[in-house]
Amino acid sequence: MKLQVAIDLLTTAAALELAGNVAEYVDILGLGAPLIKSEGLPVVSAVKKAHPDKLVLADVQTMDAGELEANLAFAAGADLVTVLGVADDATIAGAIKAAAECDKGVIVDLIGVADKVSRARQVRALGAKYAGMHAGLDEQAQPGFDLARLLRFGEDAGVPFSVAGGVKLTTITDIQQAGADVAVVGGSIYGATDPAQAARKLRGAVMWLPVPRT
Ligand SMILES: O=C(CO)[C@H](O)[C@H](O)COP(=O)(O)O
Repeated sequence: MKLQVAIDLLTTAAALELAGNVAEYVDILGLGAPLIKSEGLPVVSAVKKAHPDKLVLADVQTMDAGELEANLAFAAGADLVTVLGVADDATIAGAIKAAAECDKGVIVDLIGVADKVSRARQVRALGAKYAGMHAGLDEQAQPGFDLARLLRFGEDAGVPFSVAGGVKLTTITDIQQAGADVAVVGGSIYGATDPAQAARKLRGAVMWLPVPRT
């Protein structure tokens, strides 16, 4: 399972500092929608330039004009982009076409999708690299939020999937055992007193877990 840090900070300087501190422990540097809205796509170029050996994900959460937006992010240096699962199939297919032309990838983020299992299968058939089982910050804050439910959707879908939504050291075992391909961790790393140590512990937990169920 790959480990992705979600850099939901607001300045390029802060993003570069965090990436510099945690890159050795993660596989994917994810640049959050708030960061890209604040700094624009040059933040993608800056992080990729500083970490050419890492996968850089532009979490642009595209909702329309999939091919155009994906091409913009790829041209800036992104290896992966996100498109929303609630978008039209044509939007998702457009982003996937752009990715295929430059050997990059699209994650379809299923935030806000009611039937995540069916949609995950549909977007995989369209060519998505992963289906993103994602509970957003607002959903996490609601009473009764249940990460286990999100994991069951991933297991039931039977397609490659990532998991995002308040992932932390105490839940990363469950995520790996559910068979996720990527665990996305935001606040538990960037909000930690020592982000490098938090990332190192998460990396250690992932390394030492048993192989996921088949
Ligand atoms: O996409 C996001 C919010 O929409 C976050 O990046 C994602 O939820 C991971 O962050 P956290 O671990 O803090 O939930």
